[in-house]
Amino acid sequence: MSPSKSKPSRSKAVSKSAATAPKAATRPAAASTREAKRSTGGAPAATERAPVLADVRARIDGIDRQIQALIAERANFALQVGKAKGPLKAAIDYYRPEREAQVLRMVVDRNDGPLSDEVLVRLFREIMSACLAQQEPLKIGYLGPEGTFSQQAVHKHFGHSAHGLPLASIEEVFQEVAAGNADFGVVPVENSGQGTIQVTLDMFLTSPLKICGEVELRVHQHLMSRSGRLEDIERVYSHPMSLAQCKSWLRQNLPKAEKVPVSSNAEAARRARGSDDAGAIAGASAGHVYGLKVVAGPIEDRPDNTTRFLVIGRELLPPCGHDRTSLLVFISDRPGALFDVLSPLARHGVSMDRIESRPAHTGRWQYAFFIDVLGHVQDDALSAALRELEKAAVQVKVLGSYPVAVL
Ligand SMILES: O=C(O)C(=O)C[C@]1(C(=O)O)C=C[C@@H](O)C=C1
Repeated sequence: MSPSKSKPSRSKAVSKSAATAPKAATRPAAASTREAKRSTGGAPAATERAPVLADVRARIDGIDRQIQALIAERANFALQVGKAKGPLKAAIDYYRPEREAQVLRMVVDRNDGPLSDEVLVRLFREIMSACLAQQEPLKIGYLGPEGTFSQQAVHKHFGHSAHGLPLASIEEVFQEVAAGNADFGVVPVENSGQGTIQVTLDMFLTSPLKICGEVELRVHQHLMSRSGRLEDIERVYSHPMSLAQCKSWLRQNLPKAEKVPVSSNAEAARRARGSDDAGAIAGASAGHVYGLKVVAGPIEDRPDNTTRFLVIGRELLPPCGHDRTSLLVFISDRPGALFDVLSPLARHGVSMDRIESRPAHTGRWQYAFFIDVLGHVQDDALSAALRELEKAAVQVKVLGSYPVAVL
């Protein structure tokens, strides 16, 4: 769904510390071990390796001191930014998702390895999360209990310094955010193999909430149980979507086991904890929470299995420069109505990357269209297209303009 990431103009500049690091610190450990082996006729000489190790560790200690000092300096600046924003009250007043997306894009653009973009984005996300939590941690509602993929999505998007609120259903996540008991909510909206999570889309038909972000999560399923033995399992609990994601694996490996759909993967893990002949399909983190052993995993049929989540909040966001907008468009029941709604987008060069219809709940055979386009409602092209689109539709709701997921 999201456009493929491109890094055309990667700067090749070498950072100051890397450029000035002495040979001992930059030389790969494997290379020095190989040399040691050669000079001793095969076996690495213990006496030659020890000083190199100590030397490299001393360099690492020095770098850690610098990193720590810089993180503290950054945290102080983040506090100053907080003061510059004026006398604000709650964590949500300090949170700037559009700025966070810009920071993470710069991290990706600067990255020349050896760590992957994913790893660096995770580290910087945690730094920003901790900087923001100095004021007060954000409260994020998600489909619980603890250990769900939704909780992983919360951590991926808000970092571990945010405070997660496990809730019983997607509807409850919407309610708690609308009531102000959670600052934001994280809800699943589609899976790469299984398609749309319809309850989430349907909530937007009546909810006043806005979309403030998206999170893409690679979903790895594991079969887990109390004993960790495949032969003990006669029953497998999981969310219906996870059972569907592992259908072929289950057919091949547990054809006779009963498949029991439950409300969430974490709930499946909680149930499997109760008996020796039960297993759960869930993420590994649910297994940790409920003390299960991994029987097999990853077991999803498609290796690129990814779920997209939406971040829901109460306000529209300003642009970050790399945004997506979600629209809900109600059209009349007449020939050509959908064409009339889509053609302004094409005329103004707005790129549409998703369209999905749902019964509008306003009358029989009336449909609402969920349309995702690239750009922000404040962009010239999109705002011009929207003005024309509004004339062609019965009603248009801007669900949100929000940063495209960085990774
Ligand atoms: O730049 C800001 O507005 C900040 O508050 C700083 C900072 C950061 O750590 O970079 C912290 C929290 C915001 O959500 C965005 C960015």
